[in-house]
Amino acid sequence: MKYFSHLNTAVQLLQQYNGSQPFGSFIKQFFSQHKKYGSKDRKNISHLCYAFFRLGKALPQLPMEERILTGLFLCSPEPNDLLQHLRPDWNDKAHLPLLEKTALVALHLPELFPWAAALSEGMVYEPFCASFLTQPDLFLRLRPGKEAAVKNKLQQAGITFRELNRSCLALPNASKIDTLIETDREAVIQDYSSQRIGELMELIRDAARSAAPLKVWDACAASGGKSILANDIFHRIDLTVSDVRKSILINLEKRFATAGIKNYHSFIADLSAPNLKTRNTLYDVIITDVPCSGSGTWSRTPEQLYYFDPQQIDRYSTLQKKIVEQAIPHLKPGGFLLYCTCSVFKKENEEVVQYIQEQHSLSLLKTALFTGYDQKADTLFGAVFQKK
Ligand SMILES: C[S@@+](CC[C@H](N)C(=O)[O-])C[C@H]1O[C@@H](n2cnc3c(N)ncnc32)[C@H](O)[C@@H]1O
Repeated sequence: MKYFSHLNTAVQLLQQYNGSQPFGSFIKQFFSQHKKYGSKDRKNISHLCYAFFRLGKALPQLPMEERILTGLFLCSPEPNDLLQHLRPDWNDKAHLPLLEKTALVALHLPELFPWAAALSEGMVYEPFCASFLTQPDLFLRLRPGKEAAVKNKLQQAGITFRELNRSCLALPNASKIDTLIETDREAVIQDYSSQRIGELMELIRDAARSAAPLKVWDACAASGGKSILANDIFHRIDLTVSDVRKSILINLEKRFATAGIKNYHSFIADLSAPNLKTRNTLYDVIITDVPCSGSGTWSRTPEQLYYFDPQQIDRYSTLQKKIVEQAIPHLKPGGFLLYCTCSVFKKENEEVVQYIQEQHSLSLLKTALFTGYDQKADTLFGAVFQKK
């Protein structure tokens, strides 16, 4: 009985939600106003809502309840209680290969994400579409010198993990680590592909071969994920951070304090506006981790896939070009630009790279697409340029 009431609540929530805020915040607010739901109820209701979003643009004609159950079936790699009670006939088939399951519900996988032609070079379409049906893992980046201590703590607490490399661990998404590990001091919660942007930073560090601290400007710093990575990779760094949002720089300040980053400059700046007022200085390295569609991270936030309007791709591409346009004059001759996005669209990736090459005297040293759909991770794109 309670399973059907979970389904009804999920329908009500989906009817009220309009995509204007992250669904995670929306449902959290709902549960804080409706205390009657216990943790198991919250988990089931939330799972049903996310199953609905995970179908992306597919099966729009289905009634909401039917679409939730179809999503639940496709997102269930094995039989489970929820499916057993809500669609027992499908529960027996939960373990079937995905393509058999999609055939059973008359879904053609590409309908989930119907923009194959817009994808960056190197994206493999079918596995990418299939990845929306699985919640990605939780990834930790172990800070230098803290690797053994963090692994020990996890092992002692009985938390299982996959080790992707010396400093990257993948944990089941629901792992409770907040009271176990000192986040940002010992380990940063950072997606695997986002961590791999560090490979491009290593390339810059090795090419720069500087004995003096590198002057680095993280121009779209948000709460500092790439800055903390840069701090750990460049060793000797004279760091400047900026963002258009003051509130996010307050978060960065707190994270930096925990991460032990003390000497840095910080300012608020809109890099899309002409006549940018900034520090009167030139940088060895500028990081532009630009605002983007976020399409490489939609397995974590499938509501964004569900509500996505493809016209936004052009809007982002224009904004990205404006931002790099404002940043590049602040590079020293011989300095490096690291451009990155968490987008899978070529207009935000290759097209901006081409624009930078056409408009500026920068040499392209490397581009990389870090695909995460085969690792339960996000997809990120990065490019490194050097100013002549
Ligand atoms: C992808 S996020 C950066 C993530 C961050 N580098 C990290 O690793 O955690 C992009 C950031 O760009 C900022 N942004 C958006 N428009 C901007 C603009 N016009 N000028 C400067 N920053 C902007 C956003 O506020 C957001 O924090």
